Amino acid sequence: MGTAPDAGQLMAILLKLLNAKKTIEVGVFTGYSLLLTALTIPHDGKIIAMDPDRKAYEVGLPSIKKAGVEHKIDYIESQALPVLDKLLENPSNDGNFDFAYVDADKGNYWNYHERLIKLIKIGGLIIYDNTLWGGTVALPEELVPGPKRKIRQEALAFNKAISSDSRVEISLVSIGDGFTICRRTH
Ligand SMILES: C[S@@+](CC[C@H](N)C(=O)[O-])C[C@H]1O[C@@H](n2cnc3c(N)ncnc32)[C@H](O)[C@@H]1O
Repeated sequence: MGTAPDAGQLMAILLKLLNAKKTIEVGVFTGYSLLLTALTIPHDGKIIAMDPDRKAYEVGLPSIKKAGVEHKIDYIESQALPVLDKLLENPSNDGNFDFAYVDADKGNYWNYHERLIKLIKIGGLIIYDNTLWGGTVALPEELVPGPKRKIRQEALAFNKAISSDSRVEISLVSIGDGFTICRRTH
């Protein structure tokens, strides 16, 4: 997302169409998508953002402060799975979020999905980034450079699993590095 402004524009439009107020972000890095979300949701909106790399977040934090949107962000320095599990311990969080954006370790995307699908309201959206993994998901493995093969396999497994999940409707948009837009239907 950091290098794909077109993906950011799409995300901003979706956030506005949804009137999203409560969101979750998995994978913050220096906060490009976090700042975009914070600038887009209303003044009293909230983002629960999680990433174990606080140093990277602090690189972008001055821009977030300058934009006057820090009050919307609850940054949690942690791996995402324990944070999502903790949220799920409180039944009032079920279906309590409008939107989630996932841009972190690809091997955990399905684990994130199993948790986010309960936290997002029916009609809410989850966006998964990098689901085309540089186009490699459409190539035979022998044409993919060695270092990209593991994540290609993870992306393929996730794409297959989500495409047969009856709880959602999805659209894999060829923008940026591949955006899977996923709407909870029930
Ligand atoms: C591609 S960057 C995120 C970019 C960010 N969304 C943006 O738009 O600039 C991926 C981030 O995922 C984080 N990450 C990796 N494993 C994670 C995990 N298990 N839980 C949460 N975040 C994780 C990394 O620390 C890294 O900052």
